[in-house]
Amino acid sequence: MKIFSAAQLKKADELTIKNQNISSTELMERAASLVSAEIHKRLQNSDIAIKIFCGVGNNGGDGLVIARHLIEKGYRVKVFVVNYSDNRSNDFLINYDRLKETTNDWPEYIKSEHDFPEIDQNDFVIDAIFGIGLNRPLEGWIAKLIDHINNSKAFILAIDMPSGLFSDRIPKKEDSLILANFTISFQTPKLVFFLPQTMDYVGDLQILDIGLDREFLSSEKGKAELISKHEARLLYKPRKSNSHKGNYGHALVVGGSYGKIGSVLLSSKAALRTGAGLVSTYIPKCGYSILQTALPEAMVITDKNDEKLTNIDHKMDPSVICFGMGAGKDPETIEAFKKLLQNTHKPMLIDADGLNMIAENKELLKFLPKKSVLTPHPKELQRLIGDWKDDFDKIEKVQDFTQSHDLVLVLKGSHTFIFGDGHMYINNSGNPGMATAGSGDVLSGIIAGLISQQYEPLAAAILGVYLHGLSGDIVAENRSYQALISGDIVENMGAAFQSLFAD
Ligand SMILES: NC(=O)C1=CN([C@@H]2O[C@H](COP(=O)(O)OP(=O)(O)OC[C@H]3O[C@@H](n4cnc5c(N)ncnc54)[C@H](OP(=O)(O)O)[C@@H]3O)[C@@H](O)[C@H]2O)[C@@H](O)CC1
Ligand SMILES: [K+]
Repeated sequence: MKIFSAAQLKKADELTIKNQNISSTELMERAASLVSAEIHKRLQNSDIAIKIFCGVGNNGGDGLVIARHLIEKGYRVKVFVVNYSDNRSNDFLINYDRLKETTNDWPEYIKSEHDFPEIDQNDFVIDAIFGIGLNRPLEGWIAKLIDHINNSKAFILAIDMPSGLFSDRIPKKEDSLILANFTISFQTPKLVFFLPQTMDYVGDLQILDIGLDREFLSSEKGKAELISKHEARLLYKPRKSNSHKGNYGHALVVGGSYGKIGSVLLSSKAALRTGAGLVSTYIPKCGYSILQTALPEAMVITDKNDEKLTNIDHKMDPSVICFGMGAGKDPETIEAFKKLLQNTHKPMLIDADGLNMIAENKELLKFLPKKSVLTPHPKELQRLIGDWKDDFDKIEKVQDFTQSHDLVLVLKGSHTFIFGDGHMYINNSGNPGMATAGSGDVLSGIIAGLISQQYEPLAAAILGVYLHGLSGDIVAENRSYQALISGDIVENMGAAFQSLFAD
């Protein structure tokens, strides 16, 4: 699903009105009716007190329509108009009159702190104050009202966006914004719903298809693409019945040091479970018995050194090399890595200590084969590209970095971001249980396993990240977040592939 900016959504809005020959009031009615239907589905005529805070723009207009529908269904609704301006939108005014016709009553106006209503923690609050039209931080009594709503501890449903959250920049620490439990957003999610600095304000997220112009939605380039099952499925390449292991490539997994052989084991196993035809593992001698015993399906080559990598002399023609897990940063290992880079021309996957070696020896960057996949977590990224001001600045810096070196970059996080070919993809699978030792090693093996099967590195990164999260979700369902360990993600790759095609 594409992610659009506020300006693009406004354009989609205008085109929809023109091409579907409807009024903006009808579009608002359509969008807000879908929201009230969702609320009704969940509340099931409950007697809960619903308090709807409406701004005086179109987000407020949505709130008034939702109020009218819920009142018609018999809910106990109280509407408050947050009168931040005398400049009310046309559709706000139309729906203000319609609400009055339904209730024969005027909503309460909030014009200062004296008008703040009491909010009980058992109330159900709907935030329809500001949406994508917010263009400056909230001030004065409006900011205080937001704090008042948050402090009530009531359940908060935000319409389109939590009020106070900008669609295109990070709020300052002192800014007031709604901390929603649930956000129902129109047509496409907004980028800030997935950024580490702002995602917590959104709560659970539901996107409603309000039927905006199809032609625009499919032809317009998004700011990013959200990867869910539908998008991941499109990347999957089925296997031919008439094939042999040679068709699925040979992944060479290089890494490990004394006490860290487990990382290479996890990556190698993940590459096999993802479908690589052959996997060879290149490790220090101390890992030989461990690997051969724990993973008889892999071939093992050892360095002449017992405890670290000193010379990666593999004498093979692997389809992909996956480097760095548990490798340490010994000067001899760095030298060996440099030689490996100079002798490799196919895209590689670089993780963990491989990334740290590059961060500390930037001259290595020029030897990286084009389209290689780097898989940093935020700390590793910071070592690679330096500091950033905020999440938007980070995205810009990563785009510059990946484009200037022609790389694919997987930035791991609650929502993993994938950058490549000038585009940005946001993964929508996975869960907090996956923040556990070895989870990244498994991801490296999965992506390498896909590249070995001739997936383009960018497609391998996107699909790999999605499958990794999906497998983690399957584990968490059966085992809880706490008990999930990385080996479980590998073991459930089969279930993840099956689930990719199950609805
Ligand atoms: N696009 C679509 O497809 C559809 C959109 N729909 C809905 O419309 C919503 C967007 O509505 P909107 O454009 O009227 O903006 P909204 O967020 O209500 O803000 C209103 C005004 O507030 C002002 N303002 C800004 N910052 C401020 C501040 N700090 N303090 C005080 N005032 C401030 C600013 O006006 P200004 O003061 O700058 O003149 C701004 O114009 C969208 O989120 C969705 O809910 C659906 O109905 C149907 C389909
Ligand atoms: K809102």
